[in-house]
Amino acid sequence: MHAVVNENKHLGTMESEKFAETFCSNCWNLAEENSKNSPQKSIPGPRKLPVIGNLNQIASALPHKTVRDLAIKHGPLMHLQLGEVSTVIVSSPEVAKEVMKTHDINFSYRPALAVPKITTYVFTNIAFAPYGNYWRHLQKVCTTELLSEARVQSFRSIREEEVLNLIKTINESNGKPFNLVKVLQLFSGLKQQAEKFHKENDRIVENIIKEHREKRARAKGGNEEAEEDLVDVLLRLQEQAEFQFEDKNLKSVILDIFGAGSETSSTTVEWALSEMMKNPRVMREAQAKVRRVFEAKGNVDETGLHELKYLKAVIRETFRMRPSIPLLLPRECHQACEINGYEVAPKTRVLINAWALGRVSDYWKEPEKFYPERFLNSSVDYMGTNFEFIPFGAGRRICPGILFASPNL
Ligand code: HEM
Repeated sequence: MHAVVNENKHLGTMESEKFAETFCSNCWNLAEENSKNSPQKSIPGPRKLPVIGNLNQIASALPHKTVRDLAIKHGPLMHLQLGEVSTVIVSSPEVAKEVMKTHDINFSYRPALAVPKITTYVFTNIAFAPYGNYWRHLQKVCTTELLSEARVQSFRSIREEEVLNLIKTINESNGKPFNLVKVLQLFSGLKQQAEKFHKENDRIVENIIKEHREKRARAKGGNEEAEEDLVDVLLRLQEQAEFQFEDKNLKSVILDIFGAGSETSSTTVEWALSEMMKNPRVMREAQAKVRRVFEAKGNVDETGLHELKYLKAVIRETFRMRPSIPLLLPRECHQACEINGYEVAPKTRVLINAWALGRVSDYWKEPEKFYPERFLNSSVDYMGTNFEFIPFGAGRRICPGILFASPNL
């Protein structure tokens, strides 16, 4: 296949290769020695300028890489002052485990950020809802209703149809260069960046709700077969009135699910293809395995997915090297607590560098190499228990869409 993918992706690899093999527990030992020599007991970090603090040091196209490089010097728990915001960066699996397992509840809060405040109808979605009863309720709805295994299965025929359409479109290019990113943008959905996008999103989602309400009313009248999609499930829950769920909450959750679920998946597919194009051996191997499973059938469907062990390893390796949300979603420390021997103050923003965790050489042999085989006979997975590999996060705020994302990818 000839595919043209985003050039920025290659830039990421070339830049990061400079640090191959330099990132392991020895770095932390050295960093800890440095901090012991310093008279202060506060969390180590680079020197701060008045007013802006460390903002100038992290302004870059690849902040996850910049903060990883700073962490090599300052340690796996590093303090940055980002303007007014006191922030800590977590860069080792051990410290990530302390934050997301030992002190999970204390770090299950999200900071009240300015842009999400606009785009989430004041934090009424799942991703930015403050930790508490409302979030717990939505989270339960996700696991039991919206994003359950049964619901994922119910969309199987839609996924299969989309895959066939995509293959057909690629086929029609007759071997000529083909811009897959452009096609994948169809799935990328709504970009929530600012007020004007929010207004447009609001209009679109209101229409979606209206259409669904009309469809449900017709179905109740007995004229149509009622097949539930995600919006129908939310409308049903609203009708059942089990908890306060106004239209703005409904819109917020719909946008959350479309936003959280589409861009993350399409970025991962783009990265997987980029990496395979740079590693033709892996591409050939993956193609051969897919052909072997589906050749007799003549088309790709989900019945053979469990046989595609190599493709699954390619996806894992992509997640390791190219997590689509490299610094996960920000957390906030609720009450003062001790992490890695240092006190973290309430309201401190906490960023976990999942991108860096996937490259710690104590856990990963030749971490800069795209080598799916490392996952073939390995029990390491992304369900949030192996803290060196957390592309979906971990703990209470782990991505509830994992089951949904896997068959899509
Ligand atoms: C490749 C696919 C995906 C990746 C890599 C991904 C990754 C993530 C990450 C890193 C978080 C933050 C976790 C944390 O704070 O520890 C998250 C949260 C979330 N994801 Fe995903 N996600 C994906 C697909 C999906 C899908 C398909 C859906 C829904 C259909 C979804 C819905 C959500 C929601 C609602 C949250 C917020 C959870 C909360 O704050 O309680 N994601 N995701």
